[in-house]
Amino acid sequence: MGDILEDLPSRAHPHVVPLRIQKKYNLQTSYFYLDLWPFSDPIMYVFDPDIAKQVAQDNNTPKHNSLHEFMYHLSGPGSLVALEGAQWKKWRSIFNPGFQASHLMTLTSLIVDEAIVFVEKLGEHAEKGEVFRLEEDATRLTVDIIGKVALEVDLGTQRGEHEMVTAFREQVHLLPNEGMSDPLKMYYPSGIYRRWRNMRIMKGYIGNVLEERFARQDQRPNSEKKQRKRAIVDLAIEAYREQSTEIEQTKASTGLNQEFKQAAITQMLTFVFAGHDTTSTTICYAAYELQKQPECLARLRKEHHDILGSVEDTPQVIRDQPHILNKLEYTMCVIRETLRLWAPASTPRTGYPGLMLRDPKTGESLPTGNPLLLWIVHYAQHRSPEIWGDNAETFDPSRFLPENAAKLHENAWRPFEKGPRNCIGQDLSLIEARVVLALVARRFEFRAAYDSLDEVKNDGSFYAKNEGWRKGKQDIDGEQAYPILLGTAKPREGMPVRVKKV
Ligand code: HEM
Repeated sequence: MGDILEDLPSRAHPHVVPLRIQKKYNLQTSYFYLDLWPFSDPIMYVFDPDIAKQVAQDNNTPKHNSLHEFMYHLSGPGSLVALEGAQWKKWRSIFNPGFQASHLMTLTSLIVDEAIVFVEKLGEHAEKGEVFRLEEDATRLTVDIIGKVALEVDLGTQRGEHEMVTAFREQVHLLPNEGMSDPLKMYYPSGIYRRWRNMRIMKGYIGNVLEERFARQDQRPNSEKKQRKRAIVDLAIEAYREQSTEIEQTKASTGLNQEFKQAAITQMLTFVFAGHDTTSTTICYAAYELQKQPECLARLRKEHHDILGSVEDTPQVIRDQPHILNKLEYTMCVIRETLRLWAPASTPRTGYPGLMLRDPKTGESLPTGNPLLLWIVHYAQHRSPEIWGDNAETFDPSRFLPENAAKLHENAWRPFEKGPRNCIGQDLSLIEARVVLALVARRFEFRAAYDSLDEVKNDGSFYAKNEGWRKGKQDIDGEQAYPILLGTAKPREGMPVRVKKV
């Protein structure tokens, strides 16, 4: 283990580890156990599609404790990501309607509006010829989109700062993102105070928005309610009312029901977290891979030209016919391939006594239990040569074209996880990614600028403030844009790039 860690940059995301262990010890299975006592629970790494199915689809095993603790600091207790049983079912069903693809399509023009601001900012960077961190701009874009579609608020972080978002982003950095290197981090008094203060700001802001929204919703005539675009929270309020008992309804008649309010604050903060950095990472890595593969970029541009028309008309075409996004077949392949190679999330589960998994090749029974980190590692599964062939590490969107996709194992590609606990926001992120690619790909050329990191060392970002992150080994097998652990898996140093107008 020591040799493997020594060979990796200190900030590398731990999900890069299992394939390296498999290779080093020439393991014949795509799962194995690792006991790191006393540093963590025993781990069972899973990157075999059949065993992943047993864990997430057939048995829907509980989430690992680390996730409860992590989400507690970002959203308070009861996050949809970490809830279990009846409580999870209740809140998932309340928020499901707002995340249906058919509903999200009605909100596409809001996404286009924010993507246009993103395009304008890229244009400004291009004019200045400067190096900038793409992840910073993409994060602000995706945060503003969540604000619009989930709460119908203009957070405006693409062009300024927002107190709630600043608090939120600092909160992510105050969590233990360094693995085992600083086990005392959570106990520093200054950190405890900052986390308490940030949580107060975050909950206070979302609580006020909900109160306002609830009051306004009641005052609107029914005809108006039907016509307007409805934020995800509006559909949740409606679903909650339909599910509530008469007693709860009476309690709620004098204002926003407190149970709903507290849970909705928690879920909204969950959506801000889960919804922004995974999607922004996907946008960054798509740009990164396309600059390395000119023939993929050319094919993508051609599809946009053929289906969406001119660059100038594209925003209005998407606003008028949001379903046109469903015709962008190759664009979807590019996004799928990006999510394959650069899966930003994964699934930390646990087992329970009596739950045995089964090796699909040998039929051997594999014990689980609790404590155990039963970890389906998407990054490892998505890069396994056994599943994806000898070119597993190559960016090749055509593997997802219908004629090729039919040959893929049905449980191999799982960036949003599968089964009942799959990602509620997957359709939203796929709409966002398609809109952004449609508006950006024909306008700009990106160039990764890892060799010019000095130019962004004073940009005020969290990355710039952490000089230690730039010390020591800075690549994995020559790859400079390797993923680091920062809430989820993010491109190192926020992916420094230059852009040029086409
Ligand atoms: C590229 C983008 C995204 C990726 C790769 C992704 C990935 C995932 C994964 C792997 C899970 C399962 C986690 C687990 O089992 O512990 C998950 C769950 C979840 N995601 Fe996403 N996600 C993305 C975007 C979003 C967006 C846009 C939202 C919301 C606005 C969102 C909200 C959630 C929530 C609430 C859950 C928990 C669902 C449940 O347990 O019922 N995600 N996501």
